[in-house]
Amino acid sequence: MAEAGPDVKQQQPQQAQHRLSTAIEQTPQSGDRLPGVDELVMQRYRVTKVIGDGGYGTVLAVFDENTKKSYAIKTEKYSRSMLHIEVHVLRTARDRNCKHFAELIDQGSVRKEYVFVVMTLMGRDLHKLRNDQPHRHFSPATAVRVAIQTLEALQELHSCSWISRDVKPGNFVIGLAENQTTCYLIDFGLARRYISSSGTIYKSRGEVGWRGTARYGSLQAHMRRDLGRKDDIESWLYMSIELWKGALPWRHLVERTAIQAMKIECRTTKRYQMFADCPKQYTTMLTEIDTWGFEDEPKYELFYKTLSDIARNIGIDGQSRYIPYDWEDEHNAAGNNSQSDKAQQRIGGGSHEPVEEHEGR
Ligand SMILES: Nc1ncnc2c1ncn2[C@@H]1O[C@H](COP(=O)(O)OP(=O)(O)OP(=O)(O)O)[C@@H](O)[C@H]1O
Repeated sequence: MAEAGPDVKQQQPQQAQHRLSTAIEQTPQSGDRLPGVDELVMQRYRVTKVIGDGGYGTVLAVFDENTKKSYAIKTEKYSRSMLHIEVHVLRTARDRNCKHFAELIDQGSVRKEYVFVVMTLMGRDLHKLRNDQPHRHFSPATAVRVAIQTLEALQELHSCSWISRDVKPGNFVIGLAENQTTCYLIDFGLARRYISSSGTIYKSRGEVGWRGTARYGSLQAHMRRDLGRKDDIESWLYMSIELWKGALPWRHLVERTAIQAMKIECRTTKRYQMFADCPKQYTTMLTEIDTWGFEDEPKYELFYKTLSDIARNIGIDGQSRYIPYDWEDEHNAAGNNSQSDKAQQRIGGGSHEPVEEHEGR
């Protein structure tokens, strides 16, 4: 962790003093590892579910026996952890009153074994929610509002001096209960500052290697070049098109070079295929993004206007009747994959699409 030393250090918990780090500090094991579930049960937090089990770490839903509140705990092995970035981003987002981020509750590390962050427990991610839909895409009314909210989340991240470099549906989650119509940006494992503390935008470092997830990567990412705010927005557009129509033309491709070639074709000969079944404004947004340079500030306001035009065209702007999001009225339990699993079974035990994993740590 950037601000936690090799031993456990509490970082000014925002709520009650948590005893998790004290509890796990006493564990006798040593070496780079993830904590056992029962270690987290020891004192205050009872693990209720393993939400995510990725290559670098684990996300757990826990119940705080003292406050009777649920939280998410993300843990990563010490040596490969990027959770210090997560802490920086969440702290800055909190200071700036950003609305599309989880609240940072607690964080720390245990010797050189593992690090952890305690944060707001959220609901399912947009990838799972899309897979739950009968045709694996959102209704226009949901897709356009999700596009607006996810763009707001990225604008907020950029206003905090960070870029994501891994914009994809799996990195946006919805809230629980009364927050289930708000989208939150999670996972800052590949995030990077694009601006110095004195306000100078860093120059492109040229070729730096692959960062991100192939399906949503920008053309710059495919060229293994340094990424800026525009690349987050290009990835956002690919994601928004997929959420609207259910698929991107390169969904079955695995090889990064083949995906790159298809993304280039989709700007020329296959442009019609790319933008069929989604609003014509999406093609103009891609044209606009392609004019931006590495250091340029994205034209967020122009895109909000474009998205509100789309919303008006489909009759959800200035509406007198509230249209629910596609997932509203469903049982929205945190980490509840049952709907998603059912949808996967319905289409034959899997999505038939390559699993999307990010790279570039
Ligand atoms: N605060 C949270 N509340 C509920 N679920 C969460 C929360 N944070 C993460 N998750 C879930 O855990 C999964 C993994 O989280 P995250 O993307 O942050 O970790 P990761 O190890 O970087 O995963 P990946 O390698 O798949 O990107 C997410 O898809 C999300 O469903």
